[in-house]
Amino acid sequence: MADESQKWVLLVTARTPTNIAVIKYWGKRDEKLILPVNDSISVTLDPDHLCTTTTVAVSPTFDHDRMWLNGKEISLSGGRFQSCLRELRSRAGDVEDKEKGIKISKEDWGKLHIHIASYNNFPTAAGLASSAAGLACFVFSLAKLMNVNEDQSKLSAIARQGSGSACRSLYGGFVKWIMGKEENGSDSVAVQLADEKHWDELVIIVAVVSSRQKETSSTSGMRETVETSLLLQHRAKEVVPKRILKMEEAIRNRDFASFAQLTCADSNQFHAVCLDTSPPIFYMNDTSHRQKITYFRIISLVEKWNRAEGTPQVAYTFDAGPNAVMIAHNRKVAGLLLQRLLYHFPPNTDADLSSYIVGDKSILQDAGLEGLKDVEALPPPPEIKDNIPSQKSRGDVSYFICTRPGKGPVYVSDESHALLNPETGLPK
Ligand SMILES: Nc1ncnc2c1ncn2[C@@H]1O[C@H](COP(=O)(O)OP(=O)(O)OP(=O)(O)O)[C@@H](O)[C@H]1O
Ligand SMILES: C[C@@](O)(CCOP(=O)(O)OP(=O)(O)O)CC(=O)O
Repeated sequence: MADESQKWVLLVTARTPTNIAVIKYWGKRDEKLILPVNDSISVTLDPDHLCTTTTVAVSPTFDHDRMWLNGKEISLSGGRFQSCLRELRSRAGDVEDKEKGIKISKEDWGKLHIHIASYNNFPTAAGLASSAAGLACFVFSLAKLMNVNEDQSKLSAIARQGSGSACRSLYGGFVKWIMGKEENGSDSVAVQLADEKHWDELVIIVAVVSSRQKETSSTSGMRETVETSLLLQHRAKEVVPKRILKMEEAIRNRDFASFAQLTCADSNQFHAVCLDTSPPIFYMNDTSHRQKITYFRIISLVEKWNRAEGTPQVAYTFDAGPNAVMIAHNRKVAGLLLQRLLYHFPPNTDADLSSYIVGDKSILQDAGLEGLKDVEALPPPPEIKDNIPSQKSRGDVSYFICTRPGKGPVYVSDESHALLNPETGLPK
């Protein structure tokens, strides 16, 4: 038993955003170190709408490492959590809090145990990159607790070993994960291309089609693709390197037409590579027939509109699931997009609009949509007028999240937001 002076609990809480890739990571050249076959680029989403909050604690009274995810205890024995913990412990520094009478020396971290509680404010393992925000927050908060004296890019290389896409969540704005060349992965890190203020007129709308956990994980899906797809080799060698350069230029110049063209093309090629896998991975197989139709309808809605306007208004991108992420050029376009989405995918008649559109609801007002009556009165979008009026897919989208490019991880200093009790180190 620890004596009274040994009963302290030291806490750190952090909040980390999720990210959506506009040039996709799909395929590893090293499974254990999580080294990719190509560079990727992502946009960080505003943590006010989609984020992970994690509290980590250390105390001499803890007798083993423990973790709770969304209120349920989970095992930390998995190789990925263990890789991150090992990397962090080996870099831990001295910690002193004179006020609380806490003194931890570097060497103590090998013996001390930690508690971790994490909460995602969006569906976990449903294609909304919970592993990205989750593992980034895991590393970011523990690095602070353990006084790991490394820059953000070194931390990204640790988060990468938890989940590849997590390394990109260490920064806000527009982020590139450089694949690197070294066998030990030391140069496979994330870097910020531009912060969230660089291109702040963009509006991001996520159609949450399924919050059900998917059956084929990204990890096993991409392993099968690497083993069997020739198209992936062509993509990694010939297509992505050129696309990365063009995407960096589009972001630098805020060139929406190029940005949208590259984003849509890369999402479609990622799904083509999945289909080129043996046996084919068709992410929409995991979902109902109606959800498959939603995937095609969203692509067709955006493609038709972009074509009718003569220049892209909106980009779409899909990860390993049916949820659509749409990026609109600006607020005006986002309002018009929302009108189109609500025309094609109206909520169930008993739903209320404020829980159907979440996040930045002000886009609804911009679109002149105050209530369900306005939604029902929406005319068909002009680009489909001459065609056969398409059927409405009522209830096929669970809800929409309106958001924007956002900032990187932050520490939360207000202890009332901690997920662990400061006295016991157990979940509140
Ligand atoms: N807050 C968190 N803290 C730590 N680990 C988390 C957290 N949230 C999710 N994870 C881990 O990530 C896993 C889910 O990852 P998975 O790749 O299956 O789904 P996803 O990230 O939501 O979707 P995708 O990567 O396809 O967009 C969880 O089972 C858990 O191990
Ligand atoms: C389709 C993707 O979202 C794949 C993400 O894969 P993960 O990062 O979840 O995979 P692991 O590294 O095995 O954990 C594309 C992307 O985010 O770049």
